[in-house]
Amino acid sequence: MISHPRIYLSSQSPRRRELLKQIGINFETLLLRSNSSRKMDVDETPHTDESPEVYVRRVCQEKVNAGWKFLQFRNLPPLPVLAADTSVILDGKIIGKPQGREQASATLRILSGRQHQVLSAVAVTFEERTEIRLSVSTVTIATLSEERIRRYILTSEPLDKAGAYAIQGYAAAFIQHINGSYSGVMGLPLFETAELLQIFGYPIL
Ligand SMILES: Cc1cn([C@H]2C[C@H](O)[C@@H](COP(=O)(O)OP(=O)(O)OP(=O)(O)O)O2)c(=O)[nH]c1=O
Repeated sequence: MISHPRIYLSSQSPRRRELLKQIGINFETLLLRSNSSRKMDVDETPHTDESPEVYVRRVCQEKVNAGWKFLQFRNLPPLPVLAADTSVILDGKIIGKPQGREQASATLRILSGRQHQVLSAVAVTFEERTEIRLSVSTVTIATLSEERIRRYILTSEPLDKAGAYAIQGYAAAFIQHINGSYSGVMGLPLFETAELLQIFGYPIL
């Protein structure tokens, strides 16, 4: 049995925790949005004319930087910090997380019967070095009737999710096709994550 070194996961997302566990990573979660550290949180508003790719990389970079600063702020032992960001892109535009049920329904109507992209960036930082990777997936959503959208909204699953759906949840029933990374669509591309951790000397299966 290898004794695994630890890393920090700078994320609130339960999906990211689940995915890191899946590949056997020993980590501790940094909760930057806890009441005591809210000021270290990252503003996820896109800049004017920022392309989706530049946006996702920038936000991911900011999340990992905030995690690293948090370590110093709390005097925690320095270990690599990992962060990620996921965005849903339709016709070159970022579709954010829905603000309530109305917006979630509207998003699902736009995605219905079409292909869109999911961009997931992952970054690791340690001391002076940061490495970042981007995973791009194309997802096809089946044509959704109003009734199906209504029933899906009632599950509340779409509410805190980029693009108003979760591939790992009920939405799996209407995702017709995916070309890319399932874990990337879910929020943390595991191939790229393993690649980065290896670069930082973490033993990967
Ligand atoms: C498309 C899609 C998104 N999502 C989720 C993953 C992400 O958590 C979220 C995208 O928002 P993010 O801003 O990437 O992440 P987050 O705010 O949840 O967590 P943190 O910044 O603290 O790491 O949408 C799914 O769970 N399944 C999906 O199929």
